[in-house]
Amino acid sequence: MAIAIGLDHIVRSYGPVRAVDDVTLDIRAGEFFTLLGSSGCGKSSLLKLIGGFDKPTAGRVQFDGKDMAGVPANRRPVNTVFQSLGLFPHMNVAQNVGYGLKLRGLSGGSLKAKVEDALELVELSGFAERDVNILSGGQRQRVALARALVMEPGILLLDEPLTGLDERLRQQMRDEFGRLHKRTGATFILVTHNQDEALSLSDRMAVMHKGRIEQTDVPARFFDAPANAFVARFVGIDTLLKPESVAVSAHTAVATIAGQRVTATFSGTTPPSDALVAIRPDRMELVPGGEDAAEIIELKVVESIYRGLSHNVTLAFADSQRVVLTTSADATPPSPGENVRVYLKPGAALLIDRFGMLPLAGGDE
Ligand SMILES: Nc1ncnc2c1ncn2[C@@H]1O[C@H](COP(=O)(O)OP(=O)(O)OP(=O)(O)O)[C@@H](O)[C@H]1O
Repeated sequence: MAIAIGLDHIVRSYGPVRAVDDVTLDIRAGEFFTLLGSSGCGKSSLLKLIGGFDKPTAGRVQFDGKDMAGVPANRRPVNTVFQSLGLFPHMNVAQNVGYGLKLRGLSGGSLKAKVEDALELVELSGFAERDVNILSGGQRQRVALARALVMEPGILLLDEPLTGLDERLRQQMRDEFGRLHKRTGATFILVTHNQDEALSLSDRMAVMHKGRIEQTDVPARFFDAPANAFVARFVGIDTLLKPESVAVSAHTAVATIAGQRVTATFSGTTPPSDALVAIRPDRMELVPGGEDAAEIIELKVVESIYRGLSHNVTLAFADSQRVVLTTSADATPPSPGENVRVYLKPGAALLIDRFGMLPLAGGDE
């Protein structure tokens, strides 16, 4: 697949703050790519550099192999939907959507037809004459999206476009983005702090932390092989255990945690030197006594919390390190103080670098 955008050692400093810190990344033509990270990690700063709303302190942004230094935002083949939508309050829906095309010199029937097509795409046909001030939050988001799509950009930049919407609308709009991406064939670049959004929409995604990209991959790889503890926690693998010792052979390691042996996989040729054992919550299950002892560990129940469709059961090793697993809401959860047996399915335990678990000075850990 052709490279739509190449980022080459990009730095953006604001005084002493390195908002973007040496980012190198290729975004492929036609893919849905997400920059995922918590507040302040630098994802919006990076998006602004791609859109041409800001200049890098160092490094190069390339579109289709061409250097974009000196090319202003309005001359780049991108359109952006910002968190603050910036709709014109004195214009109706059609005027808002058609504004950019009008600037390009379109008018009359051809302008009207394009605006109608864009409104149909976001399921707002019949809303052309409405006042934008009386629309719902979701409808306003759709107008902003139609305004960007009508320009038929090869690249669409979406900066937290679902922030501020209620849960139902978020889901509706999220699905809409997925459909629009397929229908338009454009390159979509989404900035979000919401991992569900990122996982459900992205062909590939990058997890950012303090201006740097910690991992770029297809969504499933973040669970099969998270780059480090920070990334694992960010995608929802909360069980990160400190082993007493690790014995390595080929691509498998046997970690000992509070005297119990856990077989863990690791990516790369050698395991990280300062490693933690991450345990995937979806690959653990409670088993009755008497089952085959391989890959079964014994833990003590700390608490069970009812979650509607499931119970979250917190279990502890003898050294107090904790594991959380989920059981069906239909089953009676084990009681606090009880000893239980947990089967670790293949690939449940991963040996990963402990980066992100250290208390970093001034960090957001
Ligand atoms: N114009 C600016 N002047 C000074 N510092 C800035 C400026 N813009 C961003 N920063 C700083 O750069 C860092 C990254 O900010 P950025 O807005 O890119 O983060 P973000 O991940 O998009 O966060 P959020 O999700 O909260 O928008 C932050 O520490 C922020 O305070």
